[in-house]
Amino acid sequence: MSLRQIKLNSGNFIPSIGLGCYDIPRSETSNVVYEACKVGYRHFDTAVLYGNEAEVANGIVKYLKENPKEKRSNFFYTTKLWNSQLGASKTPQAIEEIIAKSGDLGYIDLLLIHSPLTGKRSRLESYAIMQKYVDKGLIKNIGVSNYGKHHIEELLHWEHLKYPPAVNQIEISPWVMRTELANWCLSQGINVEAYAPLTHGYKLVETPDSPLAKTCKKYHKSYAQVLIKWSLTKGYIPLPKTKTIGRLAENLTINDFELTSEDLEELDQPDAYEPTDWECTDAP
Ligand SMILES: NC(=O)C1=CN([C@@H]2O[C@H](COP(=O)(O)OP(=O)(O)OC[C@H]3O[C@@H](n4cnc5c(N)ncnc54)[C@H](OP(=O)(O)O)[C@@H]3O)[C@@H](O)[C@H]2O)C=CC1
Ligand SMILES: O=C1Nc2ccccc2C1=O
Repeated sequence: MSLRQIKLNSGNFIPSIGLGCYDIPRSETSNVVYEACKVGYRHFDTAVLYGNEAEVANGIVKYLKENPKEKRSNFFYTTKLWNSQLGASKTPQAIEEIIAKSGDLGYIDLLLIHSPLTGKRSRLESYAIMQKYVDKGLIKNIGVSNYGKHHIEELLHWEHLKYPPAVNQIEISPWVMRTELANWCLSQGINVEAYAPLTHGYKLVETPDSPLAKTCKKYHKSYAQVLIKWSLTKGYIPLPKTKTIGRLAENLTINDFELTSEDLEELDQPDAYEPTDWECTDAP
């Protein structure tokens, strides 16, 4: 299974689906990531918060070592600075630790500010330092997560902006569509990564008469496959998580059907607002 590549505003490419690595137990992470590489995953999403960065990197490195014809440049490793690491006094050491944990990967493909919650000053101080690491070649792309339009505008209007955010990673599924924010990001050339595209599992339970169930039946696809396809069809980069090796391939098997505009109309829940965890796009 090969994944489409999406061009970022940095000129670099990102595989269209990433494996979400939140909540994969640390002891299982290297193996899940290694098995994911075997079935075609080339993009991995972790964070300082998840406590498994080194294990994610190790899984990729193990696969690369066993497959010398595969290039490091075809793999995409994302991690995120946690709130407590923002600000001029904390971010340099935090980034050094992040780079150390990436081990033999040698560089970070994408570093995000995990949330805007810490306020304007520390957001911009950290972004300035992230830009310096892009100049050093140790981070290839930088971006943000859980940012609302006003947070991104703050960056776009900032006099020291050198590298606009390549992505905004936000929660998106049919039950938390954020159409206006997502379309605005795309209109600014900022790609949208959809986190919790499988609703953290909450909507994966059997609901025989639901629009999701009907669409799955129509295409002989699973709930997870239709939700991942929904996200891709909207133009987003979904980050489905599974720690179950038997589900990895299923979640990439989405190239053998297309959702029509009628299907999307059925699946869309524009009036729903059901985030699975935190909400910070509206933070000051
Ligand atoms: N920037 C941010 O603030 C946030 C970022 N994220 C990112 O997004 C990723 C995905 O979000 P997350 O909350 O983990 O949840 P997801 O929406 O990806 O859902 C994961 C759940 O779906 C289950 N699942 C996966 N595939 C299948 C399948 N084929 N059939 C049945 N069940 C399945 C998983 O079970 P199992 O694992 O047991 O197989 C797990 O319970 C995170 O891992 C993280 O990388 C998420 C939240 C916030
Ligand atoms: O994946 C994540 N799950 C979360 C739950 C709460 C706060 C942040 C996150 C993540 O980044």
